[in-house]
Amino acid sequence: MADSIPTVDLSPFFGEGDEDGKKKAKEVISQACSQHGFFQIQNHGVPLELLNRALELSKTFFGYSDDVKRISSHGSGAPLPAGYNRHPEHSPDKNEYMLMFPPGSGFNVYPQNLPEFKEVLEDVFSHLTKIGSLVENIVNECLGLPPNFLKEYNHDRSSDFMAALRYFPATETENNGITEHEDGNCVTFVFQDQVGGLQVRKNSEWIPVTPAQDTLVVNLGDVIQVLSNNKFKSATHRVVRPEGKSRYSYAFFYNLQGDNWVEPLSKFTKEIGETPKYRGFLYKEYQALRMRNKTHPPAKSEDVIHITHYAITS
Ligand SMILES: O=C(O)CCC(=O)C(=O)O
Ligand SMILES: [Fe+2]
Repeated sequence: MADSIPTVDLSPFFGEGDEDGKKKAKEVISQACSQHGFFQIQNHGVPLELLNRALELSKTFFGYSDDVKRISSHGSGAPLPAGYNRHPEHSPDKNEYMLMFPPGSGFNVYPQNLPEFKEVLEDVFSHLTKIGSLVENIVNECLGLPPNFLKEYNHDRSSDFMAALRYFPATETENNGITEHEDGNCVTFVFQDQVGGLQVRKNSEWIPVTPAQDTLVVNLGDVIQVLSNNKFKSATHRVVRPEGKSRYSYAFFYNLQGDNWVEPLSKFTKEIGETPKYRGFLYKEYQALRMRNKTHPPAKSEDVIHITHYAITS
């Protein structure tokens, strides 16, 4: 099927040898990244029981009353408010979520009455951080960058974050869960329950990312698109809410520390005689602009800041 999201077996990357398996996996990943920036991974090393337990626990947590759920750490200095959050009533994004930063970062808040949630979230976070590093390394190779280039460029893990999400059932009149967008970071990992609703855009078509128990969804973010001067795409995606039931998912953002400078690398510009498609920027400035989109949504949708804000149009 031409229009489905490829699933890649990562097992060759967990052992020595199997160069052929690695090569094939990288070919599929390179193609997916240059077309739309989305693929799925299998045999990624995160135990299935852990992922399922995380989904069960978030379901339990979101089922609590608002009084119990409303734990958050506004004003603690975290880049985003950790803990429980819900979009304001007028927002088109109809979901609630629980946000966390790296275990031990000091920003995190957890429900007192569900101690296992903290344990499981921290365990999932650590696993996904490892997968983040592995996939970043594979992307590094797919882009033909010097060994460990991205690892060294993006060595600070303090800005990674994860959200447990619950999307409310669609109503008769609307079903938007998350409006179409690209992620700003490097690489995002999603695991979802069996309900479905995540979609990725390829050209003008929306392709459903069909849930599969043992897979993680991977999508590239704006940082990789800019560094590669559009060779690899930041995936445009959205969530459509199902009717009659809630959808639960987790999104893990393998991020970039805010003081990093982001600009097209010379490998994709000077060295091949291409002009840069973006001007350089400090990552935290872009993050602040994206944050403003959320806290002070512009009246016109064309005024929402995307990575095109830094695009050089000749
Ligand atoms: O819940 C999902 O499947 C995707 C979430 C997402 O796209 C995001 O949080 O940026
Ligand atoms: Fe996203």
